[in-house]
Amino acid sequence: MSIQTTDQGDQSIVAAEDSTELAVLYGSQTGNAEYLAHEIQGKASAEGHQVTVSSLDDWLRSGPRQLHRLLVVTSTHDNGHMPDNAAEFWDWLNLLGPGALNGLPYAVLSIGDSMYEDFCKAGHDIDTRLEQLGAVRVVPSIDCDVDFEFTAEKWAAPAVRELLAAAPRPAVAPMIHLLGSAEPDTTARGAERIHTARIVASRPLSAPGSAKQVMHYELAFDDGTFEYEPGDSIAVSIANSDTLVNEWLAVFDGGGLARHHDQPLRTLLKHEVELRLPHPGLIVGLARRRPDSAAILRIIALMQSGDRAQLDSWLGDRDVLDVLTDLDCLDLPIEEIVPELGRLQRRDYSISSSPLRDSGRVHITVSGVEYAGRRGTYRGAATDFLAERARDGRAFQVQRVPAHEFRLPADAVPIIMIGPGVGVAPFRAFLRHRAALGAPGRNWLFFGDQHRQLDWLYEDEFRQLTEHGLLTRLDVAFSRDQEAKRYVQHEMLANAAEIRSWIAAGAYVFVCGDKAQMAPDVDRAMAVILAGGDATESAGQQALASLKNSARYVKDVY
Ligand SMILES: Cc1cc2nc3c(=O)[nH]c(=O)nc-3n(C[C@H](O)[C@H](O)[C@H](O)COP(=O)(O)O)c2cc1C
Repeated sequence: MSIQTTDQGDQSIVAAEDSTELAVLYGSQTGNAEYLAHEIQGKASAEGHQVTVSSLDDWLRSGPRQLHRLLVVTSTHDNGHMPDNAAEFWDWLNLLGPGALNGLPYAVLSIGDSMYEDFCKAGHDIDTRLEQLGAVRVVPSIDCDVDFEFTAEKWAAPAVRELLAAAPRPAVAPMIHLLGSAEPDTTARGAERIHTARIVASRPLSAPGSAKQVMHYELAFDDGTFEYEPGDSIAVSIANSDTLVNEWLAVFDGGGLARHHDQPLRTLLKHEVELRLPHPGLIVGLARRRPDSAAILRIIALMQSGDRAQLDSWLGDRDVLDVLTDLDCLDLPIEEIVPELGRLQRRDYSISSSPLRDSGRVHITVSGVEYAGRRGTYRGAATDFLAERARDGRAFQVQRVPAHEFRLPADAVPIIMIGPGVGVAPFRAFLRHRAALGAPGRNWLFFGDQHRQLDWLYEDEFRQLTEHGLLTRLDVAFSRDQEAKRYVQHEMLANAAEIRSWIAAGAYVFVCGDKAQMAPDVDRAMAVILAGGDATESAGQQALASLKNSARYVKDVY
């Protein structure tokens, strides 16, 4: 997709009729900012205002729109970067010329985690850029930490009041033309090209009996080469399974003939909306349609309590259809439900191959999602999609997702890689690449999973690399093979002195995999290791921060 902006100042073309008083646009990776945005919109709408809500990128992609007043709610991810659904909006802001948003009243609510050096950076960047473009900040922007609920709520009511009281940006706007196919998934991320891929080889990596179903897939490309570097990911445009789409059509349109706007409902359900994972915005949307429903209000109260764990436990084994069923919303017309559904997102996978070693093919390492749901066994949309494409060989669209800092350093520099589970994927790429280059740098891999016999992904390959001397050290931790749980951080701590000596020799440290538990545990272990025997914990934190600031402690966690 290319973005073309024509700012014509006061002579701008007037965009289509748009009665929106306030646009609440969010950037959100895991749903927190999205939830807050829906909350803010819900409250303002209840007071009778015309308020729209969408992700920053969806707003941008939705074609020419005017912005009269803007409230941005965004999180920060990937160590200071925009959430995925704000990245194109950010690119667009940077394309605009000076004064392009003159007079636009705006406010920015940032959420983040003060444990990160780049606390709330995405929000700060957007705030600064909006100001540079001539937009007018109506209230001071706010940064909210992990306990964002209360602070955000206190800030939001007056912010919305001030925004609505401000003179709207006149009904002229820089026109935005998004050029590209109407297909839902063909929109490019940045300037990356869309490729057509097929799965040409696949094999299970976890053994029968494992709690996980990890697959190795190899992709070939119909349209020439797919250029990438180790550390990059690949975004796969997925579709919902026919089985799931048929379940929806059985409920909302027996014959499958209904249309939503101009397209058949079947197409929309298949390609555009998330049907498996319910998102907080769905509940807020349903509450708007059914303000008196006790069942919905109970879940809203759960969301407002800020207890994400409780909300997750309610959502637990429910998919979107289960949520609609359990909240008595199956009688709502499908036209009212569709706008509340999340957009079916492309799925990003770390590439586990090397462009030097695996000519023309891209390997990915995918952990399948399968669980007992309310209507039988549920599989994640991407799990189903990839398994189906591996069977039928049909083509699908993919795009490169370039890494920011997650890149191999110079050939002679030692690297320490911490990648339990499928977090090992980019490290397989690193090692294959270094092997192909004959890079002299030392390599140390920490791998972990549940059981040695069932879950040691790519065991043969890593053993071979060790025998050939490319993998200088391989340390593994299998958590459930003994009484006391043992994880990668325990292996790291057991090798503290050696890790310190590698770092003193200039080693880069990479961490990939689970963000919820593994990454914080590894952070803590690393701080202890860096602190050394007698130094204080805060000295360790400082050493870790300085390693990170020099881009020598790099994470890709999800
Ligand atoms: C991988 C990852 C990287 C993050 N990086 C940052 C960061 O650099 N700065 C920050 O303030 N918060 C960071 N956070 C914290 C998130 O911004 C925070 O969890 C926020 O509540 C997520 O909101 P969301 O669900 O809307 O994406 C990071 C979180 C994750 C998981």
